[in-house]
Amino acid sequence: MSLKFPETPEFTGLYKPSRVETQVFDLEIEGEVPSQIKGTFFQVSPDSYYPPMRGKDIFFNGDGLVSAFKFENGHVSLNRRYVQTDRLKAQLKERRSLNGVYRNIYTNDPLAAKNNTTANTTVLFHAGVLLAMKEDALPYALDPNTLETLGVWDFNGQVKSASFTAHPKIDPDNGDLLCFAYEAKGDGTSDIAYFEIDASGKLKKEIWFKGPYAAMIHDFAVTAHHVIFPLIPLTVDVDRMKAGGQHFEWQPDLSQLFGVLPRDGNGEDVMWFHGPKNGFQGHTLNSYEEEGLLQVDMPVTSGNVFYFFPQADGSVPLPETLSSQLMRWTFNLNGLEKSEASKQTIQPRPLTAFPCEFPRCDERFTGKPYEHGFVLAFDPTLPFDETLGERPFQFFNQLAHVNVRTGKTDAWYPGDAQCFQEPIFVPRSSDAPEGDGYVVALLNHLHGNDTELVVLDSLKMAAGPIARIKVPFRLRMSLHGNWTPAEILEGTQSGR
Ligand SMILES: C=Cc1ccc(O)c(OC)c1
Ligand SMILES: [Fe+2]
Repeated sequence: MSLKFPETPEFTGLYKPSRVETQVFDLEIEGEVPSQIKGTFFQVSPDSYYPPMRGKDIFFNGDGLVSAFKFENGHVSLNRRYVQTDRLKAQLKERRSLNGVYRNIYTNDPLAAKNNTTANTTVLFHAGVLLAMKEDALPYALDPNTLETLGVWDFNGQVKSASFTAHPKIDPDNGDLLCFAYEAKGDGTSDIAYFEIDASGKLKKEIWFKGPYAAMIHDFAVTAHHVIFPLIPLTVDVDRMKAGGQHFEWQPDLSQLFGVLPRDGNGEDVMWFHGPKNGFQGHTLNSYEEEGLLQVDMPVTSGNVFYFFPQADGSVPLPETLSSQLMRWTFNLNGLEKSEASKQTIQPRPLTAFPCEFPRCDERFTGKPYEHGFVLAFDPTLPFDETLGERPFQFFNQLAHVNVRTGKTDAWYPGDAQCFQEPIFVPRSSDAPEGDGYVVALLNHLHGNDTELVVLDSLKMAAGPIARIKVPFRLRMSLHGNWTPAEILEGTQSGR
Protein backbone atom coordinates (compact mmCIF):
# COMPACT_ATOMS: atom_id res chain seq x y z
CA MET A 1 0.00 0.00 0.00
CA SER A 2 1.60 3.28 -1.02
CA LEU A 3 1.49 6.41 1.08
CA LYS A 4 1.98 9.12 -1.50
CA PHE A 5 0.22 12.47 -1.87
CA PRO A 6 -1.23 13.35 -5.29
CA GLU A 7 0.80 15.61 -7.60
CA THR A 8 -2.10 18.08 -7.82
CA PRO A 9 -2.02 21.83 -7.05
CA GLU A 10 -3.77 21.01 -3.75
CA PHE A 11 -0.84 18.87 -2.55
CA THR A 12 2.27 20.37 -4.15
CA GLY A 13 4.31 23.56 -3.81
CA LEU A 14 2.75 25.94 -1.28
CA TYR A 15 0.18 23.22 -0.57
CA LYS A 16 2.54 20.28 -0.01
CA PRO A 17 1.58 18.86 3.39
CA SER A 18 4.24 19.49 6.02
CA ARG A 19 3.10 16.82 8.54
CA VAL A 20 5.90 18.01 10.85
CA GLU A 21 5.22 18.02 14.59
CA THR A 22 8.23 19.43 16.39
CA GLN A 23 9.73 21.71 18.98
CA VAL A 24 12.52 24.12 18.06
CA PHE A 25 13.85 26.06 21.02
CA ASP A 26 15.39 29.37 19.89
CA LEU A 27 14.88 29.64 16.15
CA GLU A 28 17.62 31.31 14.12
CA ILE A 29 16.93 35.04 13.72
CA GLU A 30 18.29 37.51 11.15
CA GLY A 31 17.93 41.05 12.51
CA GLU A 32 16.47 41.78 15.89
CA VAL A 33 13.14 40.92 17.47
CA PRO A 34 12.17 43.79 19.82
CA SER A 35 11.92 42.57 23.41
CA GLN A 36 8.58 44.45 23.75
CA ILE A 37 7.04 41.62 21.70
CA LYS A 38 6.09 39.23 24.51
CA GLY A 39 3.58 36.52 23.89
CA THR A 40 2.62 33.73 21.52
CA PHE A 41 1.52 33.72 17.91
CA PHE A 42 -0.77 30.71 17.59
CA GLN A 43 -1.78 29.65 14.09
CA VAL A 44 -3.19 26.55 12.42
CA SER A 45 -2.87 25.06 8.98
CA PRO A 46 -5.04 22.45 7.29
CA ASP A 47 -2.36 19.79 6.83
CA SER A 48 -3.60 16.41 5.60
CA TYR A 49 -1.92 13.63 7.56
CA TYR A 50 -2.74 10.92 5.02
CA PRO A 51 -3.15 11.09 1.26
CA PRO A 52 -6.83 11.58 0.40
CA MET A 53 -9.02 8.50 0.34
CA ARG A 54 -10.51 9.43 -3.03
CA GLY A 55 -7.18 10.31 -4.66
CA LYS A 56 -7.98 14.02 -4.57
CA ASP A 57 -9.14 16.55 -2.02
CA ILE A 58 -9.44 20.27 -1.31
CA PHE A 59 -7.16 22.32 0.94
CA PHE A 60 -9.95 23.04 3.44
CA ASN A 61 -10.21 19.33 4.31
CA GLY A 62 -6.73 18.98 5.87
CA ASP A 63 -6.13 18.01 9.50
CA GLY A 64 -5.51 20.95 11.86
CA LEU A 65 -1.78 21.32 12.62
CA VAL A 66 -1.13 24.06 15.18
CA SER A 67 2.03 26.17 15.44
CA ALA A 68 2.88 28.24 18.51
CA PHE A 69 5.63 30.85 18.07
CA LYS A 70 6.61 32.01 21.54
CA PHE A 71 8.30 35.45 21.71
CA GLU A 72 10.42 36.00 24.84
CA ASN A 73 13.19 38.62 25.34
CA GLY A 74 14.00 38.77 21.63
CA HIS A 75 14.00 34.98 21.30
CA VAL A 76 11.42 32.96 19.41
CA SER A 77 10.69 29.26 19.92
CA LEU A 78 8.35 27.01 17.97
CA ASN A 79 6.07 24.22 19.11
CA ARG A 80 3.95 22.36 16.56
CA ARG A 81 1.36 19.66 17.08
CA TYR A 82 -1.64 18.23 15.31
CA VAL A 83 -4.99 18.67 16.97
CA GLN A 84 -5.76 15.11 18.05
CA THR A 85 -9.28 15.14 16.68
CA ASP A 86 -11.43 12.01 16.80
CA ARG A 87 -11.12 12.05 13.02
CA LEU A 88 -7.32 12.08 13.02
CA LYS A 89 -7.12 9.46 15.78
CA ALA A 90 -9.33 7.07 13.78
CA GLN A 91 -7.07 7.59 10.77
CA LEU A 92 -3.89 7.02 12.75
CA LYS A 93 -5.37 3.74 14.01
CA GLU A 94 -6.13 2.54 10.47
CA ARG A 95 -3.01 4.21 9.07
CA ARG A 96 -4.97 5.74 6.16
CA SER A 97 -7.49 8.44 5.32
CA LEU A 98 -11.08 7.56 6.21
CA ASN A 99 -12.82 10.79 5.24
CA GLY A 100 -14.22 11.56 1.81
CA VAL A 101 -15.68 14.75 0.36
CA TYR A 102 -15.23 17.95 2.43
CA ARG A 103 -18.03 18.25 5.03
CA ASN A 104 -19.88 15.27 3.57
CA ILE A 105 -20.13 12.49 6.14
CA TYR A 106 -22.08 10.34 3.66
CA THR A 107 -18.84 9.80 1.73
CA ASN A 108 -16.76 8.70 4.74
CA ASP A 109 -15.38 5.21 5.32
CA PRO A 110 -17.44 3.24 7.89
CA LEU A 111 -14.37 3.30 10.17
CA ALA A 112 -14.26 7.13 10.19
CA ALA A 113 -14.93 8.96 13.46
CA LYS A 114 -18.46 10.27 14.07
CA ASN A 115 -17.06 13.77 14.65
CA ASN A 116 -15.98 14.93 11.18
CA THR A 117 -14.17 18.13 12.12
CA THR A 118 -10.50 18.79 11.42
CA ALA A 119 -10.30 21.85 13.75
CA ASN A 120 -8.19 23.45 11.02
CA THR A 121 -9.22 27.10 10.50
CA THR A 122 -8.09 29.20 13.45
CA VAL A 123 -6.76 29.01 17.00
CA LEU A 124 -7.58 31.52 19.71
CA PHE A 125 -6.86 31.61 23.43
CA HIS A 126 -9.91 32.26 25.61
CA ALA A 127 -10.75 31.53 29.26
CA GLY A 128 -7.78 29.26 29.93
CA VAL A 129 -7.81 27.13 26.79
CA LEU A 130 -6.57 27.41 23.25
CA LEU A 131 -9.59 26.83 21.01
CA ALA A 132 -8.94 25.11 17.66
CA MET A 133 -11.91 25.87 15.44
CA LYS A 134 -13.55 24.91 12.20
CA GLU A 135 -17.02 26.15 11.37
CA ASP A 136 -18.48 22.64 10.94
CA ALA A 137 -18.38 21.57 14.61
CA LEU A 138 -17.68 22.64 18.18
CA PRO A 139 -14.05 23.62 18.83
CA TYR A 140 -11.38 21.40 20.30
CA ALA A 141 -9.61 22.75 23.38
CA LEU A 142 -5.82 22.55 23.62
CA ASP A 143 -3.46 23.26 26.47
CA PRO A 144 -1.95 26.61 25.38
CA ASN A 145 1.43 25.78 26.90
CA THR A 146 1.95 22.28 25.48
CA LEU A 147 -0.60 22.16 22.60
CA GLU A 148 -1.83 18.89 24.07
CA THR A 149 -5.40 18.22 22.89
CA LEU A 150 -7.86 18.24 25.79
CA GLY A 151 -10.97 17.33 23.77
CA VAL A 152 -14.14 18.71 22.20
CA TRP A 153 -15.05 22.02 23.84
CA ASP A 154 -18.72 22.78 24.56
CA PHE A 155 -17.83 25.55 27.02
CA ASN A 156 -18.59 23.33 30.01
CA GLY A 157 -21.92 22.23 28.60
CA GLN A 158 -23.15 25.76 27.89
CA VAL A 159 -23.00 25.76 24.07
CA LYS A 160 -25.47 23.34 22.48
CA SER A 161 -25.09 24.20 18.78
CA ALA A 162 -23.88 21.51 16.38
CA SER A 163 -21.31 23.90 14.95
CA PHE A 164 -19.28 26.95 15.92
CA THR A 165 -17.59 29.70 13.96
CA ALA A 166 -13.88 29.89 13.18
CA HIS A 167 -14.18 33.71 13.39
CA PRO A 168 -15.07 34.65 16.95
CA LYS A 169 -14.08 38.16 18.04
CA ILE A 170 -12.84 39.30 21.42
CA ASP A 171 -14.63 42.38 22.81
CA PRO A 172 -11.68 44.65 23.65
CA ASP A 173 -13.56 46.25 26.56
CA ASN A 174 -14.18 43.12 28.61
CA GLY A 175 -12.57 40.09 26.94
CA ASP A 176 -15.94 38.55 26.01
CA LEU A 177 -15.90 36.02 23.19
CA LEU A 178 -18.46 37.15 20.59
CA CYS A 179 -19.28 34.13 18.47
CA PHE A 180 -21.90 32.30 16.43
CA ALA A 181 -22.86 29.11 14.69
CA TYR A 182 -24.49 28.49 11.31
CA GLU A 183 -26.02 25.17 10.26
CA ALA A 184 -26.35 25.36 14.01
CA LYS A 185 -28.72 22.39 14.28
CA GLY A 186 -26.71 20.24 11.87
CA ASP A 187 -25.97 19.87 8.15
CA GLY A 188 -28.37 21.78 5.92
CA THR A 189 -30.25 23.56 8.74
CA SER A 190 -30.80 27.30 8.32
CA ASP A 191 -30.51 27.85 12.09
CA ILE A 192 -28.10 30.51 13.30
CA ALA A 193 -27.09 31.09 16.91
CA TYR A 194 -25.25 34.06 18.42
CA PHE A 195 -23.36 33.72 21.71
CA GLU A 196 -21.45 35.99 24.08
CA ILE A 197 -19.17 34.15 26.48
CA ASP A 198 -17.38 36.20 29.13
CA ALA A 199 -13.66 36.23 29.88
CA SER A 200 -14.08 33.62 32.61
CA GLY A 201 -15.91 31.27 30.21
CA LYS A 202 -19.50 31.91 31.36
CA LEU A 203 -22.22 32.07 28.69
CA LYS A 204 -23.86 35.50 28.97
CA LYS A 205 -26.05 35.64 25.90
CA GLU A 206 -27.58 33.22 23.43
CA ILE A 207 -29.88 34.24 20.54
CA TRP A 208 -31.27 31.75 18.01
CA PHE A 209 -32.91 32.59 14.69
CA LYS A 210 -33.30 31.20 11.20
CA GLY A 211 -31.75 32.39 7.97
CA PRO A 212 -33.75 32.31 4.72
CA TYR A 213 -31.75 29.22 3.62
CA ALA A 214 -28.63 27.33 4.69
CA ALA A 215 -25.52 29.02 3.32
CA MET A 216 -21.94 29.61 4.37
CA ILE A 217 -21.45 32.33 7.01
CA HIS A 218 -17.70 32.24 7.27
CA ASP A 219 -16.78 35.44 9.11
CA PHE A 220 -19.06 38.02 10.77
CA ALA A 221 -18.86 41.60 12.03
CA VAL A 222 -19.52 43.22 15.38
CA THR A 223 -20.23 46.78 16.47
CA ALA A 224 -21.10 48.29 19.85
CA HIS A 225 -24.77 47.30 19.56
CA HIS A 226 -25.10 45.00 16.53
CA VAL A 227 -23.71 41.88 14.92
CA ILE A 228 -23.79 41.35 11.17
CA PHE A 229 -23.86 37.92 9.51
CA PRO A 230 -22.77 37.82 5.84
CA LEU A 231 -24.45 34.90 4.01
CA ILE A 232 -22.15 34.04 1.13
CA PRO A 233 -24.06 32.70 -1.94
CA LEU A 234 -22.73 29.18 -1.27
CA THR A 235 -25.75 27.08 -0.32
CA VAL A 236 -26.06 23.68 1.31
CA ASP A 237 -28.18 20.75 0.11
CA VAL A 238 -28.22 17.51 2.10
CA ASP A 239 -29.72 15.51 -0.80
CA ARG A 240 -26.78 16.52 -2.96
CA MET A 241 -24.45 15.42 -0.17
CA LYS A 242 -26.23 12.05 0.14
CA ALA A 243 -25.61 11.55 -3.57
CA GLY A 244 -21.88 12.06 -2.92
CA GLY A 245 -21.80 15.73 -3.94
CA GLN A 246 -20.35 18.85 -2.42
CA HIS A 247 -21.52 20.45 0.81
CA PHE A 248 -21.57 23.89 -0.86
CA GLU A 249 -22.72 25.04 -4.29
CA TRP A 250 -22.27 28.55 -5.73
CA GLN A 251 -25.53 30.36 -6.56
CA PRO A 252 -24.84 33.17 -9.05
CA ASP A 253 -28.47 34.34 -8.80
CA LEU A 254 -28.51 34.85 -5.05
CA SER A 255 -27.72 38.21 -3.48
CA GLN A 256 -24.93 38.67 -1.03
CA LEU A 257 -27.06 38.71 2.12
CA PHE A 258 -26.49 40.29 5.54
CA GLY A 259 -28.42 39.50 8.71
CA VAL A 260 -28.23 42.38 11.19
CA LEU A 261 -29.00 41.46 14.81
CA PRO A 262 -29.19 43.96 17.68
CA ARG A 263 -26.98 42.55 20.45
CA ASP A 264 -29.61 43.37 23.07
CA GLY A 265 -32.47 42.05 20.93
CA ASN A 266 -33.85 38.63 20.14
CA GLY A 267 -34.27 36.40 17.11
CA GLU A 268 -37.31 38.33 15.83
CA ASP A 269 -35.27 41.52 15.54
CA VAL A 270 -32.98 40.31 12.74
CA MET A 271 -33.08 42.46 9.61
CA TRP A 272 -31.94 41.15 6.22
CA PHE A 273 -30.12 43.39 3.76
CA HIS A 274 -29.29 42.49 0.16
CA GLY A 275 -26.11 43.27 -1.74
CA PRO A 276 -25.37 42.64 -5.43
CA LYS A 277 -25.70 39.10 -6.85
CA ASN A 278 -22.78 36.90 -7.79
CA GLY A 279 -20.44 38.50 -5.26
CA PHE A 280 -18.30 36.95 -2.56
CA GLN A 281 -18.02 38.57 0.86
CA GLY A 282 -14.52 38.02 2.20
CA HIS A 283 -13.10 38.30 5.71
CA THR A 284 -14.05 41.19 7.96
CA LEU A 285 -11.34 43.82 8.46
CA ASN A 286 -13.35 45.67 11.11
CA SER A 287 -16.78 47.21 11.64
CA TYR A 288 -18.36 49.88 13.80
CA GLU A 289 -21.46 52.01 14.16
CA GLU A 290 -21.80 55.77 14.27
CA GLU A 291 -25.05 57.74 14.19
CA GLY A 292 -27.17 54.77 13.19
CA LEU A 293 -24.85 53.78 10.35
CA LEU A 294 -23.23 50.35 10.52
CA GLN A 295 -19.93 50.34 8.64
CA VAL A 296 -18.60 46.90 7.67
CA ASP A 297 -15.25 46.68 5.87
CA MET A 298 -14.14 43.59 3.95
CA PRO A 299 -12.65 42.51 0.63
CA VAL A 300 -15.43 41.72 -1.85
CA THR A 301 -14.92 39.68 -5.04
CA SER A 302 -17.03 39.76 -8.20
CA GLY A 303 -17.79 36.05 -8.26
CA ASN A 304 -16.97 32.66 -6.78
CA VAL A 305 -13.50 32.61 -5.23
CA PHE A 306 -13.79 28.94 -4.22
CA TYR A 307 -13.03 27.01 -7.43
CA PHE A 308 -13.65 23.76 -5.50
CA PHE A 309 -17.34 24.64 -4.86
CA PRO A 310 -18.68 25.15 -8.42
CA GLN A 311 -22.17 26.22 -9.39
CA ALA A 312 -24.83 23.68 -10.44
CA ASP A 313 -23.57 23.37 -14.03
CA GLY A 314 -20.07 22.58 -12.71
CA SER A 315 -18.59 25.89 -13.81
CA VAL A 316 -16.22 28.16 -11.93
CA PRO A 317 -14.89 31.53 -13.09
CA LEU A 318 -11.27 31.79 -14.18
CA PRO A 319 -9.35 33.55 -11.39
CA GLU A 320 -8.17 36.27 -13.80
CA THR A 321 -11.79 37.22 -14.57
CA LEU A 322 -12.54 38.04 -10.92
CA SER A 323 -12.02 41.50 -9.50
CA SER A 324 -11.60 42.09 -5.83
CA GLN A 325 -11.25 45.17 -3.63
CA LEU A 326 -11.46 46.21 -0.01
CA MET A 327 -15.02 47.56 0.32
CA ARG A 328 -17.21 49.30 2.89
CA TRP A 329 -20.85 48.21 3.32
CA THR A 330 -23.01 50.83 5.03
CA PHE A 331 -26.29 49.75 6.64
CA ASN A 332 -28.39 52.74 7.57
CA LEU A 333 -30.65 51.87 10.50
CA ASN A 334 -32.02 55.40 10.98
CA GLY A 335 -35.81 55.33 10.88
CA LEU A 336 -35.70 51.92 9.22
CA GLU A 337 -38.66 49.55 9.54
CA LYS A 338 -37.54 45.94 9.73
CA SER A 339 -39.63 45.01 6.68
CA GLU A 340 -38.03 47.81 4.66
CA ALA A 341 -34.45 46.55 5.05
CA SER A 342 -34.56 43.98 2.25
CA LYS A 343 -36.25 46.28 -0.30
CA GLN A 344 -33.09 48.05 -1.41
CA THR A 345 -29.82 46.68 -2.78
CA ILE A 346 -26.83 47.96 -0.83
CA GLN A 347 -23.83 48.79 -3.00
CA PRO A 348 -20.47 48.55 -1.25
CA ARG A 349 -17.98 51.38 -1.74
CA PRO A 350 -14.29 50.67 -2.48
CA LEU A 351 -11.78 51.76 0.17
CA THR A 352 -8.68 50.76 -1.82
CA ALA A 353 -8.14 49.78 -5.43
CA PHE A 354 -6.19 46.50 -5.31
CA PRO A 355 -7.05 42.86 -4.55
CA CYS A 356 -6.39 41.88 -0.96
CA GLU A 357 -7.45 39.34 1.64
CA PHE A 358 -6.61 38.18 5.16
CA PRO A 359 -7.37 41.63 6.61
CA ARG A 360 -6.52 42.32 10.25
CA CYS A 361 -7.15 45.35 12.42
CA ASP A 362 -5.60 46.55 15.66
CA GLU A 363 -7.87 44.38 17.79
CA ARG A 364 -7.93 46.89 20.63
CA PHE A 365 -10.36 48.61 18.21
CA THR A 366 -12.55 45.65 17.24
CA GLY A 367 -16.11 46.94 16.75
CA LYS A 368 -15.06 50.59 17.22
CA PRO A 369 -14.31 53.48 14.87
CA TYR A 370 -10.84 52.82 13.46
CA GLU A 371 -8.60 53.60 10.52
CA HIS A 372 -5.69 51.12 10.37
CA GLY A 373 -5.79 47.81 8.54
CA PHE A 374 -3.17 45.20 7.67
CA VAL A 375 -3.73 42.95 4.67
CA LEU A 376 -2.12 40.60 2.20
CA ALA A 377 -2.28 42.20 -1.22
CA PHE A 378 -1.74 40.94 -4.73
CA ASP A 379 -0.11 43.12 -7.37
CA PRO A 380 -0.07 41.22 -10.68
CA THR A 381 2.36 43.76 -12.18
CA LEU A 382 5.16 42.84 -9.76
CA PRO A 383 7.69 40.28 -11.04
CA PHE A 384 6.80 36.60 -10.63
CA ASP A 385 9.23 33.78 -11.33
CA GLU A 386 7.49 32.09 -14.25
CA THR A 387 9.55 28.91 -13.77
CA LEU A 388 7.19 28.24 -10.85
CA GLY A 389 4.27 27.76 -13.26
CA GLU A 390 0.82 28.99 -12.30
CA ARG A 391 0.48 31.15 -9.21
CA PRO A 392 -0.96 29.03 -6.42
CA PHE A 393 -4.44 29.60 -4.93
CA GLN A 394 -4.35 32.44 -2.36
CA PHE A 395 -1.10 33.88 -3.75
CA PHE A 396 -0.33 37.28 -2.19
CA ASN A 397 2.96 39.03 -2.96
CA GLN A 398 2.63 42.08 -0.69
CA LEU A 399 2.12 42.74 2.99
CA ALA A 400 0.39 46.09 3.38
CA HIS A 401 -0.76 48.68 5.87
CA VAL A 402 -3.88 50.48 4.66
CA ASN A 403 -5.53 53.52 6.14
CA VAL A 404 -9.26 53.04 5.49
CA ARG A 405 -9.96 56.72 6.11
CA THR A 406 -7.38 58.15 3.68
CA GLY A 407 -6.91 55.11 1.41
CA LYS A 408 -3.14 55.49 1.82
CA THR A 409 -1.23 52.20 1.49
CA ASP A 410 2.30 51.25 2.56
CA ALA A 411 3.40 47.81 1.32
CA TRP A 412 6.37 45.47 1.23
CA TYR A 413 7.11 43.16 -1.70
CA PRO A 414 9.52 40.38 -0.69
CA GLY A 415 10.54 39.04 -4.13
CA ASP A 416 9.39 37.11 -7.15
CA ALA A 417 9.21 33.62 -5.61
CA GLN A 418 7.66 34.40 -2.26
CA CYS A 419 4.20 34.74 -0.80
CA PHE A 420 2.61 35.46 2.54
CA GLN A 421 0.28 33.81 5.00
CA GLU A 422 -2.18 35.84 7.08
CA PRO A 423 -0.55 38.55 9.24
CA ILE A 424 -1.22 39.47 12.83
CA PHE A 425 -0.84 42.90 14.40
CA VAL A 426 0.93 43.30 17.76
CA PRO A 427 0.68 46.74 19.43
CA ARG A 428 4.02 48.33 20.36
CA SER A 429 2.74 48.62 23.92
CA SER A 430 -0.71 48.34 25.50
CA ASP A 431 -1.19 52.13 25.33
CA ALA A 432 0.36 52.71 21.87
CA PRO A 433 -1.82 54.65 19.38
CA GLU A 434 -4.01 52.62 17.03
CA GLY A 435 -1.98 50.78 14.41
CA ASP A 436 1.38 51.53 16.01
CA GLY A 437 3.28 48.28 16.51
CA TYR A 438 4.44 45.25 14.59
CA VAL A 439 3.09 43.15 11.79
CA VAL A 440 4.07 39.49 11.94
CA ALA A 441 3.47 37.07 9.07
CA LEU A 442 4.76 33.81 7.65
CA LEU A 443 6.59 34.15 4.37
CA ASN A 444 6.82 31.09 2.12
CA HIS A 445 9.77 30.66 -0.22
CA LEU A 446 8.38 28.88 -3.24
CA HIS A 447 11.78 27.54 -4.26
CA GLY A 448 13.21 26.55 -0.90
CA ASN A 449 12.25 24.09 1.79
CA ASP A 450 12.15 26.77 4.45
CA THR A 451 9.80 29.44 5.74
CA GLU A 452 10.38 32.73 7.52
CA LEU A 453 8.30 34.45 10.16
CA VAL A 454 8.87 38.13 9.35
CA VAL A 455 8.43 41.03 11.75
CA LEU A 456 7.81 44.51 10.32
CA ASP A 457 7.34 47.89 11.92
CA SER A 458 3.67 48.67 11.20
CA LEU A 459 4.49 52.31 10.44
CA LYS A 460 7.37 51.46 8.05
CA MET A 461 6.09 48.56 6.01
CA ALA A 462 7.94 49.37 2.78
CA ALA A 463 11.26 49.22 4.66
CA GLY A 464 10.77 45.45 5.00
CA PRO A 465 11.36 43.21 8.01
CA ILE A 466 13.26 44.24 11.12
CA ALA A 467 13.60 40.53 11.85
CA ARG A 468 13.38 37.30 9.88
CA ILE A 469 12.80 34.29 12.10
CA LYS A 470 13.88 31.13 10.31
CA VAL A 471 11.73 28.04 10.31
CA PRO A 472 14.01 25.26 9.04
CA PHE A 473 11.29 23.45 7.07
CA ARG A 474 8.31 24.25 4.91
CA LEU A 475 5.02 25.34 6.39
CA ARG A 476 1.96 24.62 4.29
CA MET A 477 -0.33 27.54 3.44
CA SER A 478 -2.75 28.26 6.28
CA LEU A 479 -5.84 30.28 7.13
CA HIS A 480 -5.71 32.00 10.48
CA GLY A 481 -4.04 32.62 13.80
CA ASN A 482 -4.00 35.04 16.71
CA TRP A 483 -1.65 36.77 19.08
CA THR A 484 -1.89 36.22 22.84
CA PRO A 485 0.17 38.56 25.06
CA ALA A 486 2.39 36.80 27.62
CA GLU A 487 0.64 38.36 30.60
CA ILE A 488 -2.64 36.76 29.52
CA LEU A 489 -1.07 33.31 29.15
CA GLU A 490 0.96 33.44 32.34
CA GLY A 491 -0.18 31.15 35.11
CA THR A 492 -2.79 29.62 32.81
CA GLN A 493 -4.08 26.26 33.89
CA SER A 494 -6.13 24.21 31.54
CA GLY A 495 -9.80 25.22 31.67
CA ARG A 496 -10.92 21.72 32.67
C1 LIG B 1 -12.73 30.93 3.90
C2 LIG B 1 -12.16 29.92 4.44
C3 LIG B 1 -12.72 28.64 4.88
C4 LIG B 1 -14.08 28.33 4.87
C5 LIG B 1 -14.51 27.08 5.31
C6 LIG B 1 -13.59 26.15 5.75
O1 LIG B 1 -13.96 24.90 6.15
C7 LIG B 1 -12.24 26.47 5.77
O2 LIG B 1 -11.39 25.47 6.21
C8 LIG B 1 -10.05 25.71 6.38
C9 LIG B 1 -11.82 27.71 5.34
FE1 LIG C 1 -11.51 32.61 7.61
